[in-house]
Amino acid sequence: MLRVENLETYIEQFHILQSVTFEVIEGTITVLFGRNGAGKSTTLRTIMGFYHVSRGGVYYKNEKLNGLPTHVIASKGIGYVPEDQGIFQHLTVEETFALAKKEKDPEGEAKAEWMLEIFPDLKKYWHKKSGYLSGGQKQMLAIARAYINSSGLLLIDEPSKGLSPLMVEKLMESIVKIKKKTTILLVEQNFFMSNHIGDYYYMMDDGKIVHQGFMNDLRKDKETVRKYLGIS
Ligand SMILES: Nc1ncnc2c1ncn2[C@@H]1O[C@H](COP(=O)(O)OP(=O)(O)OP(=O)(O)O)[C@@H](O)[C@H]1O
Repeated sequence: MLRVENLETYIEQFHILQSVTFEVIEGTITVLFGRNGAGKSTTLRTIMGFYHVSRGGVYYKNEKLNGLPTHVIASKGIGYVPEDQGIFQHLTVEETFALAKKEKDPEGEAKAEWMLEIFPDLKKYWHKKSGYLSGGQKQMLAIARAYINSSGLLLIDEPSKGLSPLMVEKLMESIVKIKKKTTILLVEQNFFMSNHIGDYYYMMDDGKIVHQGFMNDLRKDKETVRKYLGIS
């Protein structure tokens, strides 16, 4: 569904992504692991067109995305949840949902309803301004907004960041439910909290993909986890 081929990205004079290649198969959750500064967020931001691609390509359903502006890339059906969630603090949950619904999407209402089933907290705080939600609730809102606005692929950048283990567990369970209706590329450095939800993984280190395979195999490969994520 999504193919990234030999991607090279510079930020100013710094060569950040170095020949990054991976794919995300339809109907799966693929997790991009790596420690701080490995290049995970830069990869998602490059896919979304925030950074210029110096070499290589990004293909979604076999259509080349690089070179297109971000709003056109998003309009292809790709939902993006940035690391800082990017929600509008002064809008209520209801207003955020309304903004996410595309006028011409006949499924918009059904998608919104489904998100409220998955994240009942959002229904509870329907009239609350997003800025007053807890960290976990903000993350739920960011995921719901991206899902409503998309139609096939969700890119989620480190949803576990700054949340309690209990909240992360709840979020990961929700992400598994969402997988029934969309393909997911998840960026994480928290192996313990995310390894049980992925089908495939790619490991990034210093701007390169250094390891890849089935998540089931990584769970048994303590040496790789220790080497690249610093835990055993
Ligand atoms: N705007 C920027 N200007 C200069 N360097 C940047 C910029 N954004 C990222 N970098 C550098 O690019 C590298 C990759 O950063 P990136 O944010 O993609 O890593 P990451 O794997 O997502 O890590 P984290 O989990 O800490 O966000 C880092 O060395 C970082 O310092």
